Amino acid sequence: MTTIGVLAVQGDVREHVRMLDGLGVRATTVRRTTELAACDGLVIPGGESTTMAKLARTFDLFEPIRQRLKEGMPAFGTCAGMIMLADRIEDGTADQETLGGLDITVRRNAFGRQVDSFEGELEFAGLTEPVQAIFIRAPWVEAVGPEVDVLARVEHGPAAGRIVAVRQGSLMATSFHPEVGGDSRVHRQFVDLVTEV
Ligand SMILES: NC(=O)CC[C@H](N)C(=O)O
Repeated sequence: MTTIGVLAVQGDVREHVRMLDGLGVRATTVRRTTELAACDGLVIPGGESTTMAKLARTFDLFEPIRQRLKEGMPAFGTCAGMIMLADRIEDGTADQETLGGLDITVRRNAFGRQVDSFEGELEFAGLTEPVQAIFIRAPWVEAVGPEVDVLARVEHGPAAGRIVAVRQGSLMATSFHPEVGGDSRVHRQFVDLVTEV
């Protein structure tokens, strides 16, 4: 059975596990390298990316995850998880490390620090009906490399046109939180990606 791990050092781990459980895969939390080794794919949840990066180091997971990503393990990052998978950050703290893998530049807290959270409908590549996207102190994608597919953009308001979901090979990331609420279609895309590999 396909096993998908959720990096469980910080952030909204339970929501992802619940979502994946409903999609016919085995969902496990990942805090140790042995747990990582058992995974066919990895979700990096929302939370706080500087804390998550530091804790991933503390748990000795940082380099092992990087290694697995280099070897082609599929991964899906939401919000802080998107930041973790980005090759470049703007507005990061000076020493903020990322796992990298996605040829994108993200801007943290891009919608303004005072804009805590908001939601809106978005067209999402591969889905016929729009998704209800929940943004919580979210990043956006400032720039993408040539290998990156844009899956969704903000549709209305001052941030209209900003990229908020991407895919590059076996890596996916969203600025918003598809794990919150009952719509599992974005997770389904990731599960399909993991089972295709
Ligand atoms: N909801 C989230 O994951 C917020 C991300 C957070 N603002 C960060 O920079 O890491």
